[in-house]
Amino acid sequence: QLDSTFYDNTCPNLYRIVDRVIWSAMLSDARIGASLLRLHFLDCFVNGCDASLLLDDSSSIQSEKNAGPNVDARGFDVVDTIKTTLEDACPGVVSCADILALAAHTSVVLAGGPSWNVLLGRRDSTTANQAGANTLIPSPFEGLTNITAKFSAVGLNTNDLVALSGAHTFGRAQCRTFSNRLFNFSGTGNPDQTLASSYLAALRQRCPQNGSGSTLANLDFTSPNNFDNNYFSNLQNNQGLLQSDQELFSTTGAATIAIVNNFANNRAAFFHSFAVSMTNMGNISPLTGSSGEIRSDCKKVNGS
Ligand code: HEM
Ligand SMILES: [Ca+2]
Repeated sequence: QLDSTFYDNTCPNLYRIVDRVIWSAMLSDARIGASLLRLHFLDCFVNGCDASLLLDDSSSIQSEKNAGPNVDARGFDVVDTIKTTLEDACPGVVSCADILALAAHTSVVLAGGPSWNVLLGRRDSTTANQAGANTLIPSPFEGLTNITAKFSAVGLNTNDLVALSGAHTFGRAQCRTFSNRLFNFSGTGNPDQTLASSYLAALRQRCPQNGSGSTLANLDFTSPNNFDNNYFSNLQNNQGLLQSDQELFSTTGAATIAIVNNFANNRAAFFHSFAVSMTNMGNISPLTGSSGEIRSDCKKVNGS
């Protein structure tokens, strides 16, 4: 029951405002679009797309921001800037959950990716689910079977999994999220066999043993800031960064392989599927009608 025209009368400048804030943040931070897209994903997988992710710790809230998968998420300051600008233009109208959906869309478009009709009308939660964030969000170290199950738990299928993983066409990951592949993979004493040797050498240089786990690497080394389909040709070349990326192509017999090949060969097919799957993800159990509230500060429940 979400609707792309939801704010047409109540906040006609919505898109202009969101676009302007993100565009201006990009001038000093090429990574910000990727970070904002990731926030929408981290939100939607826990209690649906309800901005539960954005609530800070308080006497009644155990923040999802402090859950393992979320501790290094970034872009919250830009979400706050969008919110305060919108509160000036159309007070009390636009939900924080919809801001995350809109920011994800604008970020993809500004990086050269597809556009789609963003469905709107979500409302904001009054609770957070830190334990849920620790268990429901896929980890880069778990196998394809587990990750597929976590997508399925929120109503997303294998096509959605491969298409949405294509978000790793831009942005960065810290060494600690993939260094398990570089030296002693799963106790073998050898690196992950599905890592191309030249790429392995480059990653070992960037993330040496005993180096800092927080050093950043590009998720797509061929075009780190562009939203394109190189992510999928990287997988074909054994140049996926995360274990969970490479498994989409390297798991024997997996249904994901044919989808990776299709997206690698056909950018339009990837863009179309990505748009469809973003809509699917954005539809995960939204609060609508009189459920939840429109927060006036994305970090706090109203009246607290
Ligand atoms: C399939 C399961 C997924 C796993 C295991 C996964 C895991 C990760 C990890 C470990 C990072 C690096 C985090 C860090 O080092 O701080 C990352 C970054 C990122 N993820 Fe995912 N992710 C998944 C799905 C998704 C989805 C569905 C989206 C969005 C549609 C997404 C968008 C991003 C983006 C854009 C970044 C870069 C963020 C930045 O540069 O700030 N990921 N992901
Ligand atoms: Ca949520």
